[in-house]
Amino acid sequence: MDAIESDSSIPSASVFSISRPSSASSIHPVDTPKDVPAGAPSCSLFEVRHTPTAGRAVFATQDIPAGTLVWRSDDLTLSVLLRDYRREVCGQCFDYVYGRDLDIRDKTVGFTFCSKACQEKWREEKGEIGVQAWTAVETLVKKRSKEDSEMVDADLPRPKSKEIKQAWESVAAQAALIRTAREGEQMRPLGEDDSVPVTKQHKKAVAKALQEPISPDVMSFCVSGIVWRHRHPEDWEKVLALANDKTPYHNSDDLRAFTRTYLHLLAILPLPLLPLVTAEVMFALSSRDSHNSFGIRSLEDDGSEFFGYGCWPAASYFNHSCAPNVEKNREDRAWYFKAGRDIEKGQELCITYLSAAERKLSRGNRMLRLKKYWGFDCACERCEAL
Ligand SMILES: C[S@@+](CC[C@H](N)C(=O)[O-])C[C@H]1O[C@@H](n2cnc3c(N)ncnc32)[C@H](O)[C@@H]1O
Repeated sequence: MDAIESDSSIPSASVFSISRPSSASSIHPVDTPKDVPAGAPSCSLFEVRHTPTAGRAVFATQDIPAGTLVWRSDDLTLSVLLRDYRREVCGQCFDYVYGRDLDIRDKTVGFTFCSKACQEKWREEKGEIGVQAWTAVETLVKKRSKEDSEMVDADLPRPKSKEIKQAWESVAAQAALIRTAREGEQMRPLGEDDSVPVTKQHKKAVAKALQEPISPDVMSFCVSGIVWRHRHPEDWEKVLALANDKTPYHNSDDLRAFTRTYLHLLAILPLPLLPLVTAEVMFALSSRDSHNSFGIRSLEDDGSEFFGYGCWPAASYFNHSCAPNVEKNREDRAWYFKAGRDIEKGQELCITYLSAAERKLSRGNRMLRLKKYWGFDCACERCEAL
């Protein structure tokens, strides 16, 4: 089987909005990391430091007046637009006009765009291999009805590391057969062909994988990450540097959706991407996405429509508080972080990981959500004050 990271855990697409500020003014002693992590935000207004209980966090290095723009993140890595919103939300800038279908439909790749410019930009960013990859996915998804429900029951238990490891090991032999079958497609000069001969067994492994139920949104998550990594190999360490969730799958069905998707992608993606289609890469994407992705929501109605999610590494260093001192707002593909009130030198800069609706919940319910989806006990000033 493909080896899994030694700390082993695999992926789960986060379908929950980000935001969860920690205590707005930290009373904890903090240490400035000796090495600033790759991809961490850097600015004269703040610095990233370690905290005793909340990992790394962002602290003001000077007084910051209310309204100051403290950070802008346009470092989007992978992103997922749920299939249900693909006709209404621009694949490039995430523009959305109250549910109206957008004009430019690119059927080969399964995205719509608000303008020709966005369509061109999208294709340019994905590159030729990326466009081929999305075309292959769209062809497979269209051929099949959506057999898998992607709505996961959040009350089922999250698979632990052992179950995750076993699940990935259980598909390793089939993955190896599919890889060999695909590598057999490669043309090599006579005399230099040392590839393993492709037999019926290899072909059967491909056919069997393609008969398995598909999970289109899980597939989008994986393809988005793999294509991004292919295009930006030098930025991979920015993703690896993010907080790591070792048990990122919502439940056993979610885990199985990822292992099946792994086999699907081995069977259909363009050959140059196959070296990146590994259990390690698939797991790394999920384990970093899980506690770091931001929800991509409508800009009106308090963000009531949830279109998908994406990972902006630099933005992921801000901790959560239920009484945040930094407001985050999305414009197209970038997040803007603005001081919501005057912030004193030394205070922690916090955003909220809760959606507008979740912010209105009682302390107990907010804490439950943060624990369940973000894995921590909130001790922010709003929660502590009660
Ligand atoms: C988006 S990351 C924030 C950066 C993270 N602290 C790091 O070291 O990379 C979210 C994770 O940070 C931690 N975190 C964020 N806010 C927190 C808080 N108020 N209290 C405790 N942990 C918090 C949790 O582990 C959470 O899953």
